[in-house]
Amino acid sequence: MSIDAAFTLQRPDFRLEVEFELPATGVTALFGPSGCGKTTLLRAMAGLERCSGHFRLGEQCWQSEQLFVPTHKRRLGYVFQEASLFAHLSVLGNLEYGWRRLPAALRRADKAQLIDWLGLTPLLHQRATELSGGQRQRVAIGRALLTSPQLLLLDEPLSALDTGAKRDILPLLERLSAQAGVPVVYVTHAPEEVERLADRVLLMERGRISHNDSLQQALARPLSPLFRDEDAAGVLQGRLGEVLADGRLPFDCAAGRLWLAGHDPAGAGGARLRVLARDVSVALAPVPDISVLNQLPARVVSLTPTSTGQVLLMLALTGELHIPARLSAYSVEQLKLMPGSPCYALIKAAALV
Ligand SMILES: Nc1ncnc2c1ncn2[C@@H]1O[C@H](COP(=O)(O)OP(=O)(O)OP(=O)(O)O)[C@@H](O)[C@H]1O
Repeated sequence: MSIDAAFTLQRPDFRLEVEFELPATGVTALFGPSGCGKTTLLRAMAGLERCSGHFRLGEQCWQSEQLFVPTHKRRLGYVFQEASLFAHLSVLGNLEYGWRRLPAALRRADKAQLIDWLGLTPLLHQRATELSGGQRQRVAIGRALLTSPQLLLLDEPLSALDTGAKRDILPLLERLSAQAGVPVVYVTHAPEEVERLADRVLLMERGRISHNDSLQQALARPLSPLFRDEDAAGVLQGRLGEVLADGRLPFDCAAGRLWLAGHDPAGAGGARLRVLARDVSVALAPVPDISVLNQLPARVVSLTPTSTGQVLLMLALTGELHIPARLSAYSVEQLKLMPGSPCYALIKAAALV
């Protein structure tokens, strides 16, 4: 099943013109600079913005040349930057708002389990006006999920929250798509949220989609707009094992086993690991007697000179799995590295996302 969309909208100073297809599973991040049209595109998907074009979700058609299904008839959940809850209702009243209007046959969500998962049980009888920003956002997410949507649209749900509230909600967002069993489109301009949550990335620029990538493909672009602090990063998805007596923690991914040290993990299970270009060195053969724990066979994919006189290498660990390495031009010359060169990636440090 897939999401198939094409929208055109002309405003006095802005034109949205997009066409894309996405798998109707997992989390797609809609990423781009302020004003590029992310919210407008999300609103178009919801039917809140009247564009020309089409929008199909699997077998269902919500918009075509002949048809426009109004927002209230689309089975979707929409969570805004700031949760707009009904002030006169309690938390429970807000949660049940959409639920009550849904025919019983269409109610798929387990209300009690969802309320428990979102940590809302102690707040159920509180008024919406008495909640913190993070609590309000959890109610908004719960309210959206209780309508048993077929598509969840989230517009920068963390942007108005402080660091503590973000930390509480991120683990919930990580499991949101699986929990709801529906695709999620997530607007953000925070690279760290993309790295942590996204399976796919739609990169937007000036009203258009410049790339429709898997997370790995988006991070394999040497000049990816996802790179912050001017350093490139790769994300490895895998599973954490149990910490060993010597303090090492195994992380298994498609490229093999990595060892982490000094981590205090939340527990064994699925995890993502962030590897910064500056923490990766390159050797032509495995290096014995070295403190670096991780040496993985790799192949040079591309070499891009940077403004600081260094070279940014993209290294393929497997077909799709890339990590960046930042080397001096001198080292690249000495090792005679070029696209296709086999090598070893020496990973000095990696952090759990
Ligand atoms: N209701 C509106 N009427 C006219 N122009 C609008 C309207 N809403 C947004 N715009 C303009 O359309 C363009 C795209 O806006 P949009 O809010 O979709 O961008 P965005 O990528 O979501 O930005 P941000 O990250 O800052 O939220 C901008 O130039 C904006 O000023």
